[in-house]
Amino acid sequence: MMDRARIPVPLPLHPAVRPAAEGPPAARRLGDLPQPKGEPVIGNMRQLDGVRFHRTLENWARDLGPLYRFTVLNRTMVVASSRPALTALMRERPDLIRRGSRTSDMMEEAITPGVFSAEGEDWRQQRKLVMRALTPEVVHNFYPTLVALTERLRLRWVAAAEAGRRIDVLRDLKAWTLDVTIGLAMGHDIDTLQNEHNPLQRDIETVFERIARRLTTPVPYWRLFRLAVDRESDAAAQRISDAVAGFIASARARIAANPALRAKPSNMLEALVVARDEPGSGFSDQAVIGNAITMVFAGEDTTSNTIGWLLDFLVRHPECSAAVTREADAVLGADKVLQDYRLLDSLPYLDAALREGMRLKPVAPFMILEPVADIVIDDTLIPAGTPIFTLLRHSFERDNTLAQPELFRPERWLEGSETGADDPARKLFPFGGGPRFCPGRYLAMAEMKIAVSMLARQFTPVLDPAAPPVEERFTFTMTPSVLPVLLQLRR
Ligand code: HEM
Repeated sequence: MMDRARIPVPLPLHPAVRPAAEGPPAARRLGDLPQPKGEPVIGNMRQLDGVRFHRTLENWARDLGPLYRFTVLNRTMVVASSRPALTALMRERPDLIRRGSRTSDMMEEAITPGVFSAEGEDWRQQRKLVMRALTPEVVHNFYPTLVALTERLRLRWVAAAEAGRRIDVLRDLKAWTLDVTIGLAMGHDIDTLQNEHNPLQRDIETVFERIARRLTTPVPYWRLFRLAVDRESDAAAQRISDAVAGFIASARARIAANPALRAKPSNMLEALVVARDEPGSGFSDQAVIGNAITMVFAGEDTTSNTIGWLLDFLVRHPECSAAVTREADAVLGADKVLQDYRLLDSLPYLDAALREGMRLKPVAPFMILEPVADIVIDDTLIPAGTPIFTLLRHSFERDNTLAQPELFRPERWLEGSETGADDPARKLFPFGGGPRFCPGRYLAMAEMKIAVSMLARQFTPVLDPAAPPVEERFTFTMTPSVLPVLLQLRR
């Protein structure tokens, strides 16, 4: 029999991304790339307004094409948006390409390091640990808790609707995703849904806000001196770390009291602790703390804002909202919350609506990557260390095979509706791509489906006519400025 490992893998003739050391010299250099007009020394800095940062990069891409540069204080950054280049850049991690070092440094300066900011061999190890904690099996074991937390959200909304109180849907979704993530990640119910002043939630928000602000601050002053806000964020991060260390101690105590949990951990922290305690695992408690915190940061706003954006579409497209409701009624039957996780796969319309919502309003419209060595993108030499902004959303706008791509039409993702559903040009990147693809995708989809099907089963979401226009705000994720959604109880 032939040794499969020896079969040569054919390389594409013109790879979109390659190490500069392999192949002919690049035809163009960084300085040859088009650039938006800027000012002396500060370059394009003043054009890059914080919350509209992503929009500015996308608008420039429409004028300047799929590869351009901009400068801030004499530092050159590259912006890429061709789909082949983005796919290749994401695929070449972690050896040739890494996460933007500025993003990683800021995460590590603000919270205990975890898989999101790790690189190279360290990342490979941590990724294995995290994957063990986010398997469908761990999520299934956690499902009864997810049902209970969703029931709590339902009861809160029913009570508010019956009392004629206005429901702050986005706030509640955020609190609910935080409760879910802490429940799954740490095995604790902190109930931020009912308790609006939970100190742990306040601390998480403080640190989150600091990271988002630092990301769009051109000069990293906090490395030289700490302002009061930075000291506050440091203290909050320390309290979060201490709380997580306490959660780890109780996870260990639970496992010691019930060794069956080793084979069937009931939450992520137990799975992490079991993996860490295996002989020769090479993981420290610090890695468990860092990754438990990373899950909370990576899983909260991403999921709640994605649901928020979908609701914004549904209230503007009542026919789509009605289709989500019909499906939820049929699948949930007499239940108000989906009780059986196996039925999560029986909601094709909701699945398509989520996909369509994430195509138009992804919470990560771009990602910052960085070459570890000199690379060539298409025919341009990009020196090692140059930040590359990959425009994930715009890449789809630039190159897709959809009819009327500007419209919200979930039907386009249903089998047999538009031709070529498996066409690679229809592949979206809401969860990133390549080996660093979001490991929380399965959990996130489960959360979004259980929440939206519960909402549709019991409420009709309607557009709030008094709400101001919704704007995209880039904080760490892309957030709607308001959510103009009113929930009316179905009778
Ligand atoms: C709708 C919800 C979510 C969206 C849209 C989302 C999106 C993303 C994206 C775009 C990335 C970067 C991927 C890349 O570098 O290629 C990412 C990474 C990550 N996500 Fe998610 N995410 C969501 C929910 C979650 C949840 C619920 C968790 C866990 C509880 C999670 C955990 C992570 C982690 C740990 C990483 C870092 C992976 C690594 O660097 O290897 N995410 N996510």
